[in-house]
Order: sequence, then structure tokens, then C-alpha cells
Amino acid sequence: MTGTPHDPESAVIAARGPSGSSDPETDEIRDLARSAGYRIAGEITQTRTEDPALCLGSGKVDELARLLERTDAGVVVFDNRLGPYQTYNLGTRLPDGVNIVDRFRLILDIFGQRAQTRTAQLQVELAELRYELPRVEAKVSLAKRDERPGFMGLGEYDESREQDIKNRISRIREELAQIEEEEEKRREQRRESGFDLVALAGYTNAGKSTLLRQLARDLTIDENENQHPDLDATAESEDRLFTTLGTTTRRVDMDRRDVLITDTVGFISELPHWLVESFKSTLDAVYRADLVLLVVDVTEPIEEIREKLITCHDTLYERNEAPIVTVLNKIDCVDEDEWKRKMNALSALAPNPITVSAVEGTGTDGLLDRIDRELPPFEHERLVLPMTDDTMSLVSWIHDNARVNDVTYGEQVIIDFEARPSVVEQSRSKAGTLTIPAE
Ligand SMILES: Nc1nc2c(ncn2[C@@H]2O[C@H](COP(=O)(O)OP(=O)(O)OP(=O)(O)O)[C@@H](O)[C@H]2O)c(=O)[nH]1
Ligand SMILES: [Mg+2]
Repeated sequence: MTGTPHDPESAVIAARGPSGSSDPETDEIRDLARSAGYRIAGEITQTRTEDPALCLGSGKVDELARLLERTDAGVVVFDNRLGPYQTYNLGTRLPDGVNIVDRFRLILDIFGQRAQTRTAQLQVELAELRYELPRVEAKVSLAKRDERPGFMGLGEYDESREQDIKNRISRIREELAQIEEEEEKRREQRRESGFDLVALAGYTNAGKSTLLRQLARDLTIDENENQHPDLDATAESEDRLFTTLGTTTRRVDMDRRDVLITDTVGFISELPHWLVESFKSTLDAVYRADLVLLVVDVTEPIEEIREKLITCHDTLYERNEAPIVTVLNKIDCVDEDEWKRKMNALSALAPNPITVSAVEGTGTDGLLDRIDRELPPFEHERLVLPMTDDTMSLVSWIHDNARVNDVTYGEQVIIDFEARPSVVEQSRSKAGTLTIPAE
């Protein structure tokens, strides 16, 4: 087909819902497409069972082709998962030069645009290769079956591409495993230095990064001594999906505790298992935290909030080890009746939530109290220390890592304090190494 070249930044949305359902919602896929940088030129939707060859029905595909011609859009974004054969078949029915992007390809493109750190880039590449592998396998088998080398612009079809992908996947996995190990060591070091580790989780655009900045406002920003290349310096917020891809950690100095809060990538529904898996190194910040704050945008309709909460719980379910506190955010945008009504309706999924406005700072004191209560309780300890050359450095270590109630100095030093169990344990073992000087 000829005509003006199709505009590569202009996209038509296509969405198929299961037969018998109401017309598919396209708000989220539109947001995703806009986040990827597309202008939306139009949309077609259909409810029917999946057509194995085309996803949509044949007549609908003709309609889509006409819409693409009319709008000159260079891209069609499907809110469905397309198999490799469907993508190929659609390609033969749509105007030449139109790029076919499914929901996962789109999410991968967004991730690819945002990935700045080494870990994020490796994870995106891993996800892309895992997306591509079955497609290459399909091309190879199609090419063999049809004896049509050059199929779909693959060039000489070539099984070595398949092997290259597999090799690259295993090399990336090794590198990520090493990063995960280093990160785990870092978390242990931080715990040993007396920090509790809190992580922000939640659907994309819920307000996690905004909340992190609000909680850490006017307080020491964690400088990330021995700066790790994976840690971004800032936690940006924007009204678009997947603003944050890496992790940002900041220090929140609470009354009794030192807490590090980590902000990270948001969740989204229908992510295939392999995509979540590919981001494991980043999500470990959530899975291995001492407490998870699950941030929810309370301004959305209740059904949407419910679905998003279910997505978040599903994503957390298999690996998460920490207790979860739900934080209903953006209460500045809804009146009290509304958020109370939503809170009640959601009580089974989000028992006993905290309400905040991350933008205005409302409710953050209550949130900090709650964080304190949910983290492992402090233990009380009273140590009687011999007076040695090293005693004062232990006393000052305890001052740094615990809440000291009382210290008395005499021939011995008696120190009474409360601290995290691991700090108490360490102080005991340090005390055990203090040796009384020879007379
Ligand atoms: N009105 C209002 N808007 C908020 C509040 N918190 C966040 N927002 C807005 O919501 C949008 C998303 O906020 P982010 O902090 O980027 O959300 P996020 O959860 O980090 O999003 P991703 O990193 O994309 O997953 C931004 O436009 C924020 O300004 C709030 O309490 N009230
Ligand atoms: Mg963010």
C-alpha cells in the first residue's frame, strides 16, 4: 500500500475483551502509550473470544486497517498479548510500515526509555530477550516449515540467533545474581548499623516517590556511602506511568529509630511472570525489607482500586517476607466521606490503612507512628561494663545505634538502653570482648 508515510509517533489503540464482557476499558493502555511517547490517533475495541490467527475478528482487523490509513498512524498498540504468529498475520493485513506493539512490548519500550542504572538496563535487556526468544523460535520454525528464509525481515534465518539469545540471557542472569548478592550484603550491613529497612510498593503512579520525598523532607538524605551505581540520586515524581525504575533510598530520622526508606518500580496488572522475574534484583528491595508500605491512589473508582490492590498483592505474594501496611494516598483530592467509604469497602484487602496526602504532608506523622509500631519491637538491655580503653567507644557506639535511657560512670560503666534485637545482640558480644586491663 502506498500514500503518505505513516507517522511513527502516532498510535491507534486496539483492545479485545473476552466475549460476553462489556467493552474493554482503554484508560490504562492509553496512559501507557502516552508514557511511551505516542500521540493517540484513535481506538477500536471488540469483545469476542480470541481469534487464534489475528486476536481480533477478521472484519475488525479490516476496520483497524482503514482507521490506520485514515489517521496515518504508524503504530497500533494492542492492549492484549499477541503471539508471534498473530503479530505476523496482522502485519500482512495492516498498511505497510505500521508497527505492531502489544501491551508487553509497550511496557518494555517504556522501561527501555527510563532505564538509567546498570541494574535497570540489565533487567530491561533480560526482559527483552525473554520476550524475543519465543518469537525467534517461532520464526525459525515458520521459516523451516515454509522453507522461506528471509521471513519477516529476519534475513537469513538462523538458529544461531536463538543460541546467542540464550547465552546472553545466562550471562545477564549471572551478573544480576552478583548484584543481588551485593545488595543483600548491603542490607545486612545497614541492619547491623541499626537501620530498619522500609520499602514503598504500589501500583505505578500511586505516589510512592512523592511520599518518599515528603517523609524524608528536611531530614538527612542517605548519602549512600560507597555509592553504588544502581542507586539513583533522586526520586522523581511525574504524572505518567513508570517514572521510577531503579531504587532510591533515603534516611528518615524517627524519634526512636533510624529508618531507611526505599522507593522503587511500580506494579501494573497482567505483567507476565517473566517480566516480574526480570525485575527481581530491583524488587528485592521490597521483598527483603522489614516493612512494606503499599501505596494506593484513593482518588480512583473503588473497583479500580480493588483491582490494583489485587495486582499488588499478587506481585508481592510469592516472595514478600515483610508485614504490609496499606497507605491510602491523595486524600487532598477527595472529601472525607469519600475516602472513609472507600476505606470501609476495601477493608478486607487493606485492613487498618493509614490515610495521607503525600503532596501536602497530611497524615505523615500518623504514618511514622505506625511504621514504628509495625517494625520489630525494641528490646531493653542493661550492660555493666568494665572500664577499659575501649569502653568509651562501645558506649558511643550504643549511643549511635540505640536509645539510651541512662549511663552511670564509676569503676564500672552501667548503661541502660533500648534497641533493635540485632543491636542488643551486637552490644553484648562487643561487651564480651572488653578485657579488664592488667593491674
Ligand atoms: N493530589 C495529589 N497528587 C499526588 C499525591 N501524591 C502524588 N501525587 C501525584 O501523582 C503523580 C504520581 O506520583 P509519583 O510520586 O511519581 O508516583 P509513583 O508511585 O512514584 O509512580 P511511578 O514511579 O511511575 O511508579 C504525580 O503527578 C504526583 O504529583 C497526593 O498526595 N495528592
Ligand atoms: Mg516513582
